[in-house]
Amino acid sequence: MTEAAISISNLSKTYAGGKKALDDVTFDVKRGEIFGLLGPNGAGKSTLINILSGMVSKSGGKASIWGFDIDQDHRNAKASIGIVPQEIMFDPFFTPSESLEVVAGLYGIKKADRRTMELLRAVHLEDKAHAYSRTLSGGMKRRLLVAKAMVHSPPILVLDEPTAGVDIELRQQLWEYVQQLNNAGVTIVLTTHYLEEAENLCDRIAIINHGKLIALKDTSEMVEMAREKLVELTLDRDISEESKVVTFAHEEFEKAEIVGPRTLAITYNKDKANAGGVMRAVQKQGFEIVDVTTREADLEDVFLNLTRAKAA
Ligand SMILES: Nc1ncnc2c1ncn2[C@@H]1O[C@H](COP(=O)(O)OP(=O)(O)OP(=O)(O)O)[C@@H](O)[C@H]1O
Repeated sequence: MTEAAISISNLSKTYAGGKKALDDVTFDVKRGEIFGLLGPNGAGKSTLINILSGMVSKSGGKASIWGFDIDQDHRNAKASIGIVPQEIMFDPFFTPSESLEVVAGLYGIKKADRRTMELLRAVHLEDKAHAYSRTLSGGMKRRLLVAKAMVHSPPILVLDEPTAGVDIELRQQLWEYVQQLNNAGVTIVLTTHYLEEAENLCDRIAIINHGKLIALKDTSEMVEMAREKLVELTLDRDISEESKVVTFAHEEFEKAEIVGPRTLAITYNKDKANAGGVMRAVQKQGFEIVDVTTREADLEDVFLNLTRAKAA
């Protein structure tokens, strides 16, 4: 199948108060992939997901889910996606088993075709099947939300910040289940603040900031962008203002910054330079180096660089 799982083109949203939450966003999510949607708070991630789920109306552009246009073929589009919302909303008087049965009823799934216990088992809530929802822990409630989103067996599962407030062990279990679903062919879209999670789980990562798509790459390429290395040198005497520009400009350096009276932070590309070369270049200017620290850039640096660069 060549058609995208989700296709978004020129999608825009301006809220009633005039806030532009999405600004001409275009991208596809491929069938079968795990796609990460990353961005700082208020970037527009939830708005995008809420448009797909039909909870927010778009101001412009188009979106289709599993080939179904969200305006023209709303029912099929909705049936093709399961959404785990960011906020936990529950009827406290239903048990997990009843909650899933109610959702199955809403989707018109016949009793014989329902998978209530199978889903509860998958999210490790089998033993809580008949407990009141209000007695579940935060992590359990979140896992129940995942089960609810999968009741109608959609080909796409969207998780909006699914691990916020979930402890490490439960997070691990949740990801194992998500991975199992993906292995079984379910396309996964997730938003997360945990870059490490995105790095480990996602095939591709999109970064949005201020409502605009600023990067979309294979995860490995995104990580490749973290080729920068940082070396911080403490020198034997104060560095004058003028020497910042004149003395430390060097073709091998991406950036040289004075971060303290005697401390110089130099960023370089691992493909073009090494720490030894950086230190020699500084020593050539007549400084003694009294201390050195180095640090590898990671996905977080890439993310910060991208979001900072476009923030201006
Ligand atoms: N109903 C609304 N009315 C007006 N403005 C809104 C509404 N919902 C969201 N916004 C604004 O739109 C922008 C995008 O919000 P959105 O919730 O989509 O971001 P987000 O990336 O999901 O952030 P977070 O990670 O904090 O959930 C923000 O500036 C937000 O304040």
